[in-house]
Amino acid sequence: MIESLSSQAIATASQMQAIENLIFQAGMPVAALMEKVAIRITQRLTELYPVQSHPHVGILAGSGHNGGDALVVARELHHQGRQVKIYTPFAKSKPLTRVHGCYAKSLGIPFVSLEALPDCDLLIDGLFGFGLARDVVGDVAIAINTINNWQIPIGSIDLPSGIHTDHGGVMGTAIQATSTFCLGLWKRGLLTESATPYVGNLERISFDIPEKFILQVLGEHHLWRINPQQCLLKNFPISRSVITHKYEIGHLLLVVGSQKYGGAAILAAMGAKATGIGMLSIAIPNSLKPIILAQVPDALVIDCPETESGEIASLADLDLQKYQAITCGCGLSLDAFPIVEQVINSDRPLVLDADGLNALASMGKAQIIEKLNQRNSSIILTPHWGEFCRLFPDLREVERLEALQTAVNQTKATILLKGARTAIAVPDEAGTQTWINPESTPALARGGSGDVLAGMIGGILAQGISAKDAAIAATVWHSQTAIWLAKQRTEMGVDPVTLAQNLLPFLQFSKTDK
Ligand SMILES: NC(=O)C1=CN([C@@H]2O[C@H](COP(=O)(O)OP(=O)(O)OC[C@H]3O[C@@H](n4cnc5c(N)ncnc54)[C@H](O)[C@@H]3O)[C@@H](O)[C@H]2O)[C@@H](O)CC1
Ligand SMILES: Nc1ncnc2c1ncn2[C@@H]1O[C@H](COP(=O)(O)OP(=O)(O)O)[C@@H](O)[C@H]1O
Ligand SMILES: [K+]
Repeated sequence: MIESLSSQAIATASQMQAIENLIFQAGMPVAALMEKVAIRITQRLTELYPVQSHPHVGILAGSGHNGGDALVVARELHHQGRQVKIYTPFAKSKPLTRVHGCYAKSLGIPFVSLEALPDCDLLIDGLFGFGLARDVVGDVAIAINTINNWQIPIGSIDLPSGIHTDHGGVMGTAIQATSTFCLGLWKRGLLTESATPYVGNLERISFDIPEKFILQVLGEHHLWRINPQQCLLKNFPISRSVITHKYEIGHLLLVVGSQKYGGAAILAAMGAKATGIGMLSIAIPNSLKPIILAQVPDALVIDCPETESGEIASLADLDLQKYQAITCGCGLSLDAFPIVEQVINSDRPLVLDADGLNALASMGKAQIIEKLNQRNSSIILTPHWGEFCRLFPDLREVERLEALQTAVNQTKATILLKGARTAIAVPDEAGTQTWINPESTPALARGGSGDVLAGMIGGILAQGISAKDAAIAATVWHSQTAIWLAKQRTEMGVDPVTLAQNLLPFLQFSKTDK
């Protein structure tokens, strides 16, 4: 229980500091905590970078307790028989950091200039942690930029130095870490898009924070890191009764496609099919019928009247009530506004993607808020940042996660903000709850990946799973399948068709390869 709270909660610098203060006030000596943390970092470093292959280690030590942690690590690596050197660009340090520096010196560990470090096999970055207060400038900035050019593996303690703990922005410059060992709770900034190119392989080093202190500081907590492996185990395969029938497993309606964007309809259908949905209906402009049937023979194709330019002209007298969920928007084109409005006005659980979002955006923010608040069943919006800004232009300049949470507070919709660090925010009585997907791959950055995802979410939603769980589970399944495929086929090989075809083989692999 303690581990599950601390392994998922995401904290800001001030929250982390408040938790540490509670630990210290309760009697844990500061020096003892530093020792414990640094020993655990050393253990992990030893597993990842064994003495034999990494005998020469350079330690970058700052003036605060991040530097103190690094100096304890320096001492331990020295005792393992490694050749350790310490570089510190600061004349003054906090008292505990200073005494660790003195002890390291007494052991004969040399304090060196930057020029002495390029022959190291490994660098440990303890310049700044969550105490970074302003932009990095001067000699430290020059040192960071120089080190980044060396191609030596760098292990950053707590955060890559220069990354802002809360918003993840680069404060002047920042270390480009190979591995980041985040201490205690996940820091908010580490899970942002802006920090992602600097963080490398991110892992957490626990130091057994008592749950009561986490609860005291985080209270009604709102920001969580998804655990992808737990999420897959919890949600898949979606179970079904042995005496079930097809209409009990969910009937999804896709309102998708136009002559211009016919493929999006097929990709969404492929994503939906992979979820094991009982019935799949696809409303498309009637000229697309032969091609859709050829690709998705198991779907019920509803050929709708078509405009001259090849869009769905109307859903005619389609009874939306018979569907457990609707995914609307993939490849619909921009002229499909009346269709989108009709679907939003229904009381069906709804996924709105791509041109569905563009149609919604054309209503203007006040009407968007009114329309979405009026709905009495769940709606999931799946914008990337560009679509998000079209929907909420007043939030364009606001930091990504904050903008997302504001939009969810205003609309009461579930919003899945796509990107390298997809975040899913859900309205809740206690405020907005936000989950961040911590693992993905740039292999997904190609046209059509999002159509597959929209179909998957609809398929899961139609099977009676909540909007929150459907959005999170689909996001994780989509990105983990892409990671798995990129390992086999390189990042070039994860086209959306291959991705959709491998959703089920990946689940099979993830269940058996444990
Ligand atoms: N107390 C402990 O024993 C523990 C320490 N931890 C470590 O302590 C760190 C936080 O320590 P601190 O609060 O001392 O802060 P940091 O070590 O992150 O750095 C702050 C120091 O750098 C200076 N500074 C800030 N911005 C600067 C800039 N742009 N240029 C130059 N100097 C700048 C500050 O004046 C301060 O002296 C954590 O990140 C973590 O590594 C904890 O994780 C675990 C428990
Ligand atoms: N750099 C990246 N790293 C990880 N995932 C990415 C990256 N870029 C895009 N993605 C993912 O790829 C998908 C792209 O969806 P979207 O932008 O809607 O494309 P399309 O509309 O062409 O299908 C989203 O799930 C998004 O999170
Ligand atoms: K650091």
